[in-house]
Amino acid sequence: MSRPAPLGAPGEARTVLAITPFRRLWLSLSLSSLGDWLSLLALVSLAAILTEGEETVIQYFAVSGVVVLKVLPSVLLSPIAGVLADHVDRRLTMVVSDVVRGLLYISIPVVGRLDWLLIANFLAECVALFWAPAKDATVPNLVPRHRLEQANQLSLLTTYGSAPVAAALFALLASLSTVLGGFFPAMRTPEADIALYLNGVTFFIAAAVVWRLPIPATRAADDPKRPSVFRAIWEGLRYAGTTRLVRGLLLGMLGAFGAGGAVIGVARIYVTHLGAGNAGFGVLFGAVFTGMAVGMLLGPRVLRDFSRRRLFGLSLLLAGVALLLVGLSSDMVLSAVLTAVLGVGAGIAWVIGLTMLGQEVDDEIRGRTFAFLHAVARVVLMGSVAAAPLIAATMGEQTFEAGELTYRFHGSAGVLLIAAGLLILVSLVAYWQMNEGHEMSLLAELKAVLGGRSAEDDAPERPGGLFVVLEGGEGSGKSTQVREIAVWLREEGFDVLTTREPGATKLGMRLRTMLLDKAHAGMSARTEALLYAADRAEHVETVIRPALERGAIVISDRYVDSTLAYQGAGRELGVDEVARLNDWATGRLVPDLTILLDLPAEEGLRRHADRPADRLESETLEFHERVRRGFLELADRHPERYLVLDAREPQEAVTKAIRRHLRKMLPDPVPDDAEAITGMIPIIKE
Ligand SMILES: Nc1ncnc2c1ncn2[C@@H]1O[C@H](COP(=O)(O)OP(=O)(O)OP(=O)(O)O)[C@@H](O)[C@H]1O
Ligand SMILES: Cc1cn([C@H]2C[C@H](O)[C@@H](COP(=O)(O)O)O2)c(=O)[nH]c1=O
Repeated sequence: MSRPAPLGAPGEARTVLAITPFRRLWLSLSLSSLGDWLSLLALVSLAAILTEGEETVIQYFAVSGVVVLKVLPSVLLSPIAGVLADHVDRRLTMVVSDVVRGLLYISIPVVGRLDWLLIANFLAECVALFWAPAKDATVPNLVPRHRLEQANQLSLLTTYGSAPVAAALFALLASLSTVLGGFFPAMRTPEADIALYLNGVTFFIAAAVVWRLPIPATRAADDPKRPSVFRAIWEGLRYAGTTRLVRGLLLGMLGAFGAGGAVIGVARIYVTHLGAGNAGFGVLFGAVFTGMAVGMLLGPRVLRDFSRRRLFGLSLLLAGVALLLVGLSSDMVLSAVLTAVLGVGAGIAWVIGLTMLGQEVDDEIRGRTFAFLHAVARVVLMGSVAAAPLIAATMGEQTFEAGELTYRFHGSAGVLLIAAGLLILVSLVAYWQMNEGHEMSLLAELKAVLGGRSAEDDAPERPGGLFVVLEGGEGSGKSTQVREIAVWLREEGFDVLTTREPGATKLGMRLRTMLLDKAHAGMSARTEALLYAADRAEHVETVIRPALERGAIVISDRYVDSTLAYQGAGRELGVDEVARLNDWATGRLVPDLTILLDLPAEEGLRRHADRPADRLESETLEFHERVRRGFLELADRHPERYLVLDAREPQEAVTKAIRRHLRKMLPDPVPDDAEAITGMIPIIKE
């Protein structure tokens, strides 16, 4: 197979869209999103028409009311929807949801009454709650783990990118109905009606597309011992609350929603205060979505070697600071630019947050976790959309004078400042939650990422094969898992080569003896790094590359990341320097998948207590702990190729987790689309 494209590599969107099932899901998502935005605009327009002639504040509350009504169903139903996503056939859930939503939206102009408009809108949102977690939980089933971030980027791009398209379409419909109405009075149909019909049709098309998707059956549904619905919800909530990483992610994403809601609630009043009307409102609307699209596409690409955990908190901070400046600005152009920057920060955080959740949360409870996010996000959004105009109205307008200077402060700007303060606070807490114990300082990492080229840049394309590496500290179970996985893959009919470092070649055997012999206790750290690199150069040249070239699956017990952890972090030679040496030694051959078996150093050393320790094993516990942290940091920097497993789990459970993950990278089972997948991973089956 071709080596996984580094994030942001040219053509990456094409690559993930080459996976036919994902491409179809993406198409259906795009249509549904376009329909959602169209319906929002249509309903907001109707609300404005119905309150025409009333006071401005009442008009704004009517518009906020539509948004509140749209998010209200999630308060009660979202967690249940998530459990269904995990227990009921996801394809069926999505198809039924799309058809019902289509019918509901079409019924609004057919019935033509305000009360039905409100009821149908509410019911459509209830149904949408079942669709969203089913879709989110399906994406990781359709694309390999290392393509998940790209897939999420594309999904988010259409979710938010369809907003300006819907706005343009709505404006076009409005002009068309005015022109046609001039000639044929019977065609003076309000544009909102046409938009709602169109919306219904987009949902029907989306249902037809999803119906043909080869989505794997939901395993939990087959499990006779599956927990009750309420227990499952409780587990989802508990998981969200107890894992540091997930807690940080959810907190950050919800903080962004809260701030976003406040902005929606006061934006229209705010632009009036700046002297701009509907046009200014449109500019801010466009700026935030354009910024988000840029952030989602370019953020992870520009900083592709930067720790995702750090990037998440920092991009939220950027959004918070930009919002703070918007609140202080009294110039429309400056506000639009700052709003775009705000969008960039929010876009980066959102794509990283969704991707990390998809990677960190187990398939069985992924639906519940996403549903939890959707539920709380909607509640937070609803709360802040509703509260923001109230707070703004309470603050009123104040004028501050200092000598010649006059500063006019408006309640809407005050709300933006409060929202910015909260967002900055949330970003700092999320950063702290997700980044405890980093080996490398933030400044050093920024310098390395912005200043130098990454180890994976410009790597020559490697034809065929799949390169899998098992990494971890002493006694973590690497050799055991290499054996187990090789047996399974051979039984499946694959051409498999198992190998290890150091010592897989004739020359390497001698180097291994030199390296591990306790007689060489005083060996210099640089000599040690060079000897491991020499063993690796021989290994790659004579064993790994030839096997990959013939299309085999190569499973290696240790590779480059061992030297980065042992010599780079353990011996403190510096990860980047050791990486440069190994780039040269290997010709930049990077594994497709690195499985890190993570284990407390003490426990790993205890597992080997019955055999004499070699030179490296005899190192201090602090050394082995540095090695462990070094591995974890590497996994954090390269989430696209890492699978981190808890090696304290029973051996069979670890094997099962590896098999489950590898299964997704292999061609079977996607019968209809095998050619699309094998186009990416042409592993030769004998
Ligand atoms: N998940 C597990 N739980 C408990 N013991 C395990 C587990 N996996 C492997 N072991 C045992 O731990 C010991 C070390 O396993 P193994 O040799 O596979 O580790 P390793 O990572 O290759 O070690 P090293 O790199 O130090 O040679 C063996 O006795 C093995 O049976
Ligand atoms: C590849 C590699 C290995 N090491 C260390 C890690 C272990 O202590 C030994 C290898 O022995 P094992 O059979 O895997 O236990 O060498 C290292 O320090 N640097 C490396 O690059």
